[in-house]
Amino acid sequence: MSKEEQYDMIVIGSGPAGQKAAIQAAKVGRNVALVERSRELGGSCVHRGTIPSKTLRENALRVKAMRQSAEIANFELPEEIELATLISRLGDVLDAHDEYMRRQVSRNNVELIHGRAKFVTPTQVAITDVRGNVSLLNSEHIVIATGSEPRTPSHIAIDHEHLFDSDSILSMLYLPTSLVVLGGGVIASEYASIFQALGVKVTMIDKYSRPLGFLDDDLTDTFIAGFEDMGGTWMGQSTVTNAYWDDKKSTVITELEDGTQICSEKLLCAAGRVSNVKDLFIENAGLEVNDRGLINVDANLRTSVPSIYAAGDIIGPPSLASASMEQGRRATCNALNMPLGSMNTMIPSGIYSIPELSSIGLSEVQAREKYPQAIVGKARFDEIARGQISGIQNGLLKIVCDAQGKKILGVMIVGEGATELIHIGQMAMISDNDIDVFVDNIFNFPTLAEAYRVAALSIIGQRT
Ligand SMILES: Cc1cc2nc3c(=O)[nH]c(=O)nc-3n(C[C@H](O)[C@H](O)[C@H](O)COP(=O)(O)OP(=O)(O)OC[C@H]3O[C@@H](n4cnc5c(N)ncnc54)[C@H](O)[C@@H]3O)c2cc1C
Ligand SMILES: NC(=O)c1ccc[n+]([C@@H]2O[C@H](COP(=O)([O-])OP(=O)(O)OC[C@H]3O[C@@H](n4cnc5c(N)ncnc54)[C@H](O)[C@@H]3O)[C@@H](O)[C@H]2O)c1
Repeated sequence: MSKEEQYDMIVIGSGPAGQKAAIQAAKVGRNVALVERSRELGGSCVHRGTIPSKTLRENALRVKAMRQSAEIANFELPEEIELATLISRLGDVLDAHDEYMRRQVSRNNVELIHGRAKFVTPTQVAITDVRGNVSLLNSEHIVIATGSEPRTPSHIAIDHEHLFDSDSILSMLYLPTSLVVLGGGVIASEYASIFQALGVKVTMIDKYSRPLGFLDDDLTDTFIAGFEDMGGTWMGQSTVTNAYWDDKKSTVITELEDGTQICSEKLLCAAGRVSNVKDLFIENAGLEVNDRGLINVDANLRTSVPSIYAAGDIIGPPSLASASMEQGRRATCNALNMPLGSMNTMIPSGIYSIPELSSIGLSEVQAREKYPQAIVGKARFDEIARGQISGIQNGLLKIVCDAQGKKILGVMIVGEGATELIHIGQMAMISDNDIDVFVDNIFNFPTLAEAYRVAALSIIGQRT
């Protein structure tokens, strides 16, 4: 017979969205169940996404820095280096994060339930644990935070041994000599440039003419130049028709529409992500997915069923850990009638490629659609004292303003430090400061933040 329990709130999924949803409910004294199908807490952010990729990147940056002084050190990584060596700190980072999360969950009296959740009714969820035992949880408030998984195009024969997706790529035993990366999105750009910096011969292939199409061309040009300077190959406007492991030739073959064949030791497919909805039987709750496979929510993160809220990747863009955490917290507050008002839609994007990229607000292209006379100011890092001191090449900060050269519409940055620097622009925009704020106030010197001042002065100089 199934065990049956009653909770004030049930949260499904322990990624950034679910974790913050559950903790928020517990903080206001509610009896919460946090359901997670995996043994580990933290979702793809902790175990397969954000944290592992950024940990590998730290080592790639170190290797790149040593290569840059190769005239002195003649630095090369040993052949057949185990990938585990390059993410050696990852185990420590993950253990620390897991323990922090477990302690937080337990000291807040959140009940952690390991098992796969599926809806029985809008207010009842059945949990099947690894032994096949089923328990029934009931609540008037349910938050769905089951995240996403890699999308696998049918013509790419992912085997997790030679052809990988972004969930399995870090399970490679050795650093390969060559890697084809399919896609020109965020995951593709991050991993392509990280592996190239580690000395892998990377070929990045996408059907579009440039990667990261939501950024302005001058930023993506800088990214491509940096990637190609390290020895990578960017192949835009190329459609992949087939990719598979050829056992006889012991190589991965990637076939393009124009007949080209590319051989590589390994392949990473980064063709977007799909929401984790199929095991949930949401139809039993009276819910359905939209034409993109996502769960629709209103501005308060409420689904079409009033007692059910959803947060994180399951509701679609921006599909970021940063946004998911706040969505999770807000979903709980709204469900428990603690309204917070709507979330600021101005969310920065940070791309941890090499070089790094970050943006907030409108791009120049988007701004010109609305304001054809928009004014743009730029500052190159190699013209900023801190950039020269630190030997930072390939850096650019760009501010887009209205036609009067006053209101800041957007900021885009490429170059080391971009993901931190962007918050200066973000705070100026949120506070509705004019561009003059960067000139009327003194920043530390020498810092890369000086780029804001240089770009702002350029805009002020263009005012009519
Ligand atoms: C390679 C990579 C790099 C990334 N880098 C960044 C970055 O630098 N910055 C950033 O902000 N974002 C980054 N992201 C995005 C970020 O990881 C996601 O936006 C974030 O993890 C989404 O959080 P979530 O809580 O919605 O879902 P997830 O983190 O996917 O967690 C969902 C959880 O739900 C569980 N679950 C699913 N179905 C069930 C079920 N039926 N029953 C019980 N449990 C279930 C899963 O096991 C999982 O633990 C990256 C993603 C990837 C793949
Ligand atoms: N630093 C960060 O914040 C960060 C890092 C990694 C991932 N993420 C999140 O993870 C999400 C997923 O990343 P992603 O790079 O996989 O997705 P994406 O949407 O950025 O890129 C998908 C890529 O797949 C290609 N593609 C789409 N449909 C295809 C098809 N039918 N066949 C072949 N190729 C196809 C596209 O051309 C594109 O290049 C992102 O939306 C992002 O929000 C964030």
